[in-house]
Amino acid sequence: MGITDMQEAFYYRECAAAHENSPLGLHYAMFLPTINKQATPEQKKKWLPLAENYKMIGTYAQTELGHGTFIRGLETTATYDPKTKEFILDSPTLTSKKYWPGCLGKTSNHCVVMAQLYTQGKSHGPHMFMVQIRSMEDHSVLPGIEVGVIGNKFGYGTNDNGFLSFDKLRIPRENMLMRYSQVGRIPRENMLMRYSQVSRIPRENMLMRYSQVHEDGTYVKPQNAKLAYGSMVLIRSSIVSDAARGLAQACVISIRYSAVRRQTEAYPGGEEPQILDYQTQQYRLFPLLASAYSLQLAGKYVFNTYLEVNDQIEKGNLESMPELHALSAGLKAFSTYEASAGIEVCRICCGGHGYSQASGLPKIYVDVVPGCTYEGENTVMMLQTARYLMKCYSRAKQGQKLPGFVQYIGQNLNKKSCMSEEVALGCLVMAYEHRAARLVEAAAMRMQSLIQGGKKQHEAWNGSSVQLFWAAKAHCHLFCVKNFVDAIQAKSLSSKTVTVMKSVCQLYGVHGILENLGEFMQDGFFSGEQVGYLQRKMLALFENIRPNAVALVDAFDYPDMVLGSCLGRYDGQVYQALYDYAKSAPMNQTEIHSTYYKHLKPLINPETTSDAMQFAKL
Ligand SMILES: CCCCCCCCCCCCCCCCCCCC(=O)SCCNC(=O)CCNC(=O)[C@H](O)C(C)(C)COP(=O)(O)OP(=O)(O)OC[C@H]1O[C@@H](n2cnc3c(N)ncnc32)[C@H](O)[C@@H]1OP(=O)(O)O
Ligand SMILES: Cc1cc2nc3c(=O)[nH]c(=O)nc-3n(C[C@H](O)[C@H](O)[C@H](O)COP(=O)(O)OP(=O)(O)OC[C@H]3O[C@@H](n4cnc5c(N)ncnc54)[C@H](O)[C@@H]3O)c2cc1C
Repeated sequence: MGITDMQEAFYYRECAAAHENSPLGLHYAMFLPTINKQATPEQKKKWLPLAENYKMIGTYAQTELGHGTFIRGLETTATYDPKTKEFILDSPTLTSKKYWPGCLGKTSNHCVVMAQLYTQGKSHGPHMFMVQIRSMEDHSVLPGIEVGVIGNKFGYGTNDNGFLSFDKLRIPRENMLMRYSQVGRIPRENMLMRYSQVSRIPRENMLMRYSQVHEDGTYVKPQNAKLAYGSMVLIRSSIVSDAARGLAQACVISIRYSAVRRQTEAYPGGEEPQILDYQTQQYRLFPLLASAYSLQLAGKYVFNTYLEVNDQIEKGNLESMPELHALSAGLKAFSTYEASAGIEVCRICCGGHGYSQASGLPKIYVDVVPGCTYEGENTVMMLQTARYLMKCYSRAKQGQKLPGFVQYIGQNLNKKSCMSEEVALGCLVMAYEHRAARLVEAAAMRMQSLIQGGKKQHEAWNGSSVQLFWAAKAHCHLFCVKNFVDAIQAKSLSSKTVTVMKSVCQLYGVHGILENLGEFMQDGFFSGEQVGYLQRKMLALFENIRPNAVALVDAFDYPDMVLGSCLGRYDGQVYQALYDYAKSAPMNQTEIHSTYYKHLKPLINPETTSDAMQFAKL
């Protein structure tokens, strides 16, 4: 392809084969970035040219049969042998077998493996190792390795997710990805090269980060053990845009189809209206359209934040790691929850044709919904964000200034909404800030009361985790609303575009409140009258958005070949496309299907069935 930017390359492949989930998907999305971010300059010099030219095709093998979420619980071991300067990789138990990694079963010949590092009899936690699993000559599986596919899944049919286990496989010491932590002496040239690469960090950082070791396998600790989790943070930061893309495409299909489909006479003898004119169809689809715009903006923000923070990390400044982790984990969960649920609503809004593969919607759904699980199961990710919010809350209570986006935490909650008939964007943001601040405080109070009642920290955590989840979800929702409002207010859009986009932004905020009303009204922040303002505003916004609904989905500019949908075609020729799709079905290539003779004919015309068939009946 010759495209150097990996996100652009990803979107090019998505155009070339939309939602096909390439068998090289993990090679691009995780294997290459892991070498880029976790390998030393020496290792990058050796592996990157090979991997970039497909002389190494790899995946990211971390999850095991028994563990996916709890990385520190992974059982695969990598034990350093100082005599031979090798690591011995082993899968000591059934549950330690790697299980799920994409492109592992039949495609990859290498993988980066997350294993518990042991050296000098001590465990140092999960680290990454480069492992060749198949011959570069004939793709045969190498000795000491068992690998295969895990079988049919809910979707992802074109991805050979696999299993992998090791039987005391020896790999060279140089195969541990040692950018952030090492075992065995660091060659002098690496130090210099790394120094030149991070020439501006103070000397003490170099010592702290790259302190010398002996060749007896003494372990060098990284500046932060979570640096090894960097590839996951990268993908989480990318998944938000991916979820937004899936929801946007589903909106294009369902809203275009709703503008073509006519059903049920509006009044006796009247013509059948476009189903997009039904208020209930607007109630289901227009907030999803607004959500698609909101998540696209959020995806841009979080990926740009990832790039900025990663730059800092590579210069040795890890200060923003916690905030990036909290933002990427929470938004990954929030966006995939919202997009998965939304795509399913889009499918249902298309009636029977929505259930056909011809609609393109089932394929989008099974491509987006695993995002609720992979790269960090969503509930666990939300709780990681909640963990960060609890820390922010206690800092706020100590009078400390909070960074950027969490400044709302610890605010005075003794106030009422400013909401009026106009439903100003500022009042919407204030409502979401109040809700999130209140839920963060409620979760913190819950934990505090459990601890004061004698519970241990981990018991209080578990006993508060539903409220912690609510707080994290409200935090992410606030982020998306505020980010959308900031984009509208900052953008120098033409007056017409601003008017239309302001309505879309307003709908996103209003609908979110009405769908979570309990959380906004529990402390009397909103009066009943103000809720009435919001309900009337939502219905008015449907009317306001309706004339521009098709233009708003056309603006996503997805070509028909990417949508892969008879319902969402730009030319609106839905019925001809559906009929052509049906005619092209493989089963229609013969008038009578071969199974007639074996299964139906003996039932329908037993007397004329051939002797062989009679015999078959015996
Ligand atoms: C630039 C080029 C871009 C190219 C991209 C191309 C586009 C791609 C588009 C995307 C499309 C989709 C592609 C899909 C392909 C992916 C397929 C799926 C792959 C996988 O699923 S890989 C396996 C994923 N597995 C996971 O995510 C496991 C989840 N579990 C964890 O992350 C950890 O176990 C967990 C839950 C964080 C707990 O870790 P633990 O070590 O137990 O830590 P604690 O909870 O005890 O917390 C301690 C402390 O650490 C902080 N912490 C935790 N994680 C991080 C982190 N990642 N970064 C920073 N800090 C972290 C935590 O906050 C705690 O801090 P405290 O201060 O509170 O103590
Ligand atoms: C399509 C697909 C592709 C994948 N590709 C890869 C890949 O390329 N490489 C790879 O290494 N892995 C891959 N995975 C595996 C994926 O990363 C894991 O499935 C994911 O991390 C979840 O872990 P788990 O399956 O162990 O779920 P579990 O953690 O067992 O989750 C099960 C339930 O337990 C709950 N739970 C778990 N821990 C906690 C907790 N601390 N607090 C509260 N609730 C909790 C969860 O919320 C969830 O409801 C893939 C998975 C899928 C579906």
